[in-house]
Amino acid sequence: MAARLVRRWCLSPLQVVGFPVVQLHTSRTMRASQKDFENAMNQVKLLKKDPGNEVKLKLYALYKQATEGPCNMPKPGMLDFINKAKWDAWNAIGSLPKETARKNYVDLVSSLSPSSESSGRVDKEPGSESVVITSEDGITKIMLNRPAQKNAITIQMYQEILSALEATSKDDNSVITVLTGNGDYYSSGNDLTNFTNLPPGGIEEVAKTGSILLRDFVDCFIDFPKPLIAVVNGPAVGIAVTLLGLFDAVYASDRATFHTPFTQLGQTAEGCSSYTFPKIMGPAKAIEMLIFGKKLTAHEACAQGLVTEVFPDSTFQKEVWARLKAYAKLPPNAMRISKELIRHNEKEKLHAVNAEESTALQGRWLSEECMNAIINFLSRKSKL
Ligand SMILES: CCCCCCCCCC/C=C/CC(=O)SCCNC(=O)CCNC(=O)[C@H](O)C(C)(C)COP(=O)(O)OP(=O)(O)OC[C@H]1O[C@@H](n2cnc3c(N)ncnc32)[C@H](O)[C@@H]1OP(=O)(O)O
Repeated sequence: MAARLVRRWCLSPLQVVGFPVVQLHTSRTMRASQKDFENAMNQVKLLKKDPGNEVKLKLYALYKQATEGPCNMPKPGMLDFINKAKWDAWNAIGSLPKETARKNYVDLVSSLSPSSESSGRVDKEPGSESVVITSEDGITKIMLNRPAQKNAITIQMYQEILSALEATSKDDNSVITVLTGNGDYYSSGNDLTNFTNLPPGGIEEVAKTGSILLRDFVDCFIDFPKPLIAVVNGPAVGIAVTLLGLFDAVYASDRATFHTPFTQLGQTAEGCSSYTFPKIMGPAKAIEMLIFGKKLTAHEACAQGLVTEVFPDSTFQKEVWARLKAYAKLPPNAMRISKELIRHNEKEKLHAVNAEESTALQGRWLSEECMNAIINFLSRKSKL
């Protein structure tokens, strides 16, 4: 099921906001600027790096203006949030002449297309994977590797992490497993553009498949049989925070923060946090985080029991990895059996909580509150 979901979700990043897929005209009577325009449309399809939704909306708007003139479509309804964002972008251009729009489109594309970008090669460069999995000294390290996007988790990354956990749970050479982030963030949580790739079944289908993926993903953490450690190298948001309640140890840099702004996003708790957080820190503190979105410092999170230990950022990597190397030399079977003893009474409950939270979120994702929050983020009207 999981693999099927991913195949369904794995679309080019350029499709995120319904990137205009255009037919090239070949008329010999075209003027030079029309040719430049067509070349630019071609270059867009060859971009290796996702330019981001803001730029894609600008490109969409300029393309429409250049080809059709000022926005002439009825305004889409509030719930049709992708088309509304596109309509807003096009409408905002007003009465810009077609020629100017065409030139602006060409200029914008050329600013995105250094010569290496437009070569048409699509091979992945080493280290360019969004999730990097390495194994050394009995430690399997799963590193989120989208530093420019603050390690926001895409659909494909959920699947890759899930597959890595399944594989390492069966690998006799792997004693402990670590989740960490590359760059200044641990993770900014769910990639909000996950919501923007609407399949033919529309937002209802997105919400349904998203809910199944979330449930499968969190189930994998609940069932993970060996010591699972989070090395929280920087700020953590959303699902990157809630999952910590399912880890066996959480080591944090003193630069890390812990933030679950679910209500602000029109969403609700996931990762079993509606159960684990009140248990870990008591209902009063859990409610401040999960309902009111209070952000904790690393030291506060440690005082609440969510973090095992905080280290100065300057020595964080050195100290933590030295400790983990020592832990990975401990007898693996004793650790596995102890984990089973500590965790097994809770598993059934956690699976039930996960199912409930995933169903609740399915409904939330269809709500106006949630859609507005995502539109605001994608159109850069809001940030956390
Ligand atoms: C219905 C479909 C469901 C899909 C399947 C999902 C299955 C599981 C769902 C589990 C649900 C989880 C809930 C959550 O995790 S809620 C938390 C969501 N995260 C956020 O709301 C964070 C949003 N980001 C921000 O507020 C800020 O970016 C920041 C993290 C505070 C950092 O701010 P800063 O000023 O330092 O940096 P920038 O904003 O300039 O960010 C740099 C670039 O990174 C992009 N970015 C960052 N975070 C995200 C994100 N979560 N999603 C998408 N993109 C993100 C940001 O846009 C910048 O990109 P740009 O350079 O192209 O502009």
